[in-house]
Amino acid sequence: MKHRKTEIRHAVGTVRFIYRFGKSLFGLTLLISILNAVAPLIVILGNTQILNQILSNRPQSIIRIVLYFYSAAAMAYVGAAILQRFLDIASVRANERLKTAIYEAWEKIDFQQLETQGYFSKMMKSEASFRYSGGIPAFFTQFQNLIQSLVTIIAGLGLIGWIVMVGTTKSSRLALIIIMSLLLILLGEYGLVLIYQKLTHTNIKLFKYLMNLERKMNYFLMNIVNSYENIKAIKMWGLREPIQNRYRTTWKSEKSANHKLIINDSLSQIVTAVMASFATLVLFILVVFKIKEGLLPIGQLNTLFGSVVQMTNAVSVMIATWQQFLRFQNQMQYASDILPSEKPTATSGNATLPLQTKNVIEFVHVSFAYADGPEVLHDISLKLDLQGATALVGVNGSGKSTLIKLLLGLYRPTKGKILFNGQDISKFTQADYLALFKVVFQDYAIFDFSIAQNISASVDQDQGRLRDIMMNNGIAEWVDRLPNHEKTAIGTYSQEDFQPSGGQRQQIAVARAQYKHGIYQILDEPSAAMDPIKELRLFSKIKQVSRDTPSLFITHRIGAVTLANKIILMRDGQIDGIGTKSSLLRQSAYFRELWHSQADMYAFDANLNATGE
Ligand SMILES: Nc1ncnc2c1ncn2[C@@H]1O[C@H](COP(=O)(O)OP(=O)(O)OP(=O)(O)O)[C@@H](O)[C@H]1O
Repeated sequence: MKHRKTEIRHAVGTVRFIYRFGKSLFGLTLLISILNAVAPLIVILGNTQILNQILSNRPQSIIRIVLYFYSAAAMAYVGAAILQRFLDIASVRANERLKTAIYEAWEKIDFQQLETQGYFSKMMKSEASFRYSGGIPAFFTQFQNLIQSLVTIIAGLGLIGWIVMVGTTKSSRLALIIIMSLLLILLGEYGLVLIYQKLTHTNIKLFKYLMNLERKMNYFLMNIVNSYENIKAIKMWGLREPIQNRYRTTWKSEKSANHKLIINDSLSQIVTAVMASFATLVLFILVVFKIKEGLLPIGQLNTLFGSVVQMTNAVSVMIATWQQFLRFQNQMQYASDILPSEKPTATSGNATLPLQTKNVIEFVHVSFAYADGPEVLHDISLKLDLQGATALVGVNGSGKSTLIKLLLGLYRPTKGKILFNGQDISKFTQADYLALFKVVFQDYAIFDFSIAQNISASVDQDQGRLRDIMMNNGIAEWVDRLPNHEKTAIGTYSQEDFQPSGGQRQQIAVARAQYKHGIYQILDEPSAAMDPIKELRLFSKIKQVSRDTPSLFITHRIGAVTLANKIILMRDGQIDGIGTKSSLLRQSAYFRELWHSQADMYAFDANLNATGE
């Protein structure tokens, strides 16, 4: 019973969820279902009347009966068919709304939640579930089946109840037989319902399991089959076997779970058929007995059989649909999990940005840990005047990128606060605050847009600004040699389009940051993929640009810090020192170690040349 209550609660939840996307469709479905359910019962009643007239030798009233009953049924059928077309069109439209909402959910999610709360995996699940479930049209087919079956069962029960009850008051023997028959039906049906419930329960479990497998398969599809880059890597490294190995088990499990599901579905249908046959048999004996006693006209046998046939169908449709409905609910759970996701973001207020000629960002005792992870930044207090060029250095994993993500308001500090010109950054809207920064992340992304769109991050471009930036960054040199120049499409999904080299991609990412209007430029290892000439040109450019647009850059090329007015040295999630190159070389043994490690490499190279090795 508790189980059934949960099922009903979930079903109500699904109805409420779908209601958000197609309110008017529910009324329409209700109307169609009632018309469809009632029409065949009208025909049955009409047939019974005709039979009774024939059997009692009164053929003259047959035409009148045909006229009344059949035209009423025809009107119901035609009405339902017309409304059905509207429902079909409207449910496809509602489905588009839901699909768009699922695809656009990522726009509303906070960066921190996206990265740390399994949100991506939920999005993948919801996308897979949406496709697997058949969406809103499938929901309304199921909903219609359920309502139609329910109305048929109620109306059928009414008719059967009437046939069963006729004459009960006239004979106590008959009343007793009826009570006994009903008890027998109840008892038999109860046993069958128990078996049926067990099957349903197993099916739901199987279905959840299948959903998980489906998600894995979806990941496979998105990351391997749909990614040209990955397919290239798989071929290059001969990774076919480990990949197939990994997914073969999933394929096999999916196949066997699907088999079990089909067998269980068939067993459920058999149980339903036995339920219906058993009830029909008992009722048939009862009605024949009544006809023999002269309590019912013989034509009522037609009503009994007609109603029972309709009801049997309705019960089996209802039971099968209920299972589908629960599965649908299960699938939509993922979508409904990600859709109402407008939770507060790291910078969620609406205060006006207190912009000044010289801006300052201050970290006040800031610590940070990724979700369920250890603390990676410890009690950082740092005043960052947004002026000139600042370098952020430290070994891998010392917390440089994390510090930048906090500075940008993409993550909330676990302790402490970050101030922009004295105001807590959580008071600003994320969009306003982020608009201040021109950022190149380490894992910059290049999309399958044109080069111009990749740089401007927009459909349209300011052509003058775009050309200047391409010239200043050495992009024009190779773009002008392409047949469509900056309009050339970049191929991330299609190998027919242009494939930029690693260094060219990084140039585009840097140009994207420069194209954006903002007050502070942040570059996380902007030259990692560039050749020495491009790298030198980039760092001189950063120095030059920093006069107007101050910059913060992370680099492992320790020589590049000579360009910076200020160097921030990070070590194990803490600030180890702040100063100029010469002050840090004097004060920090750790900085000296970093500096000399790279200088020694050049010396090593010089030694090799000298010895001719
Ligand atoms: N999304 C994440 N979830 C959990 N831990 C993370 C995440 N990103 C980084 N870390 C951890 O935080 C610590 C600092 O990483 P961070 O990327 O800030 O270092 P970094 O100094 O920028 O390193 P690198 O020079 O290699 O880019 C590392 O221990 C890293 O494993």
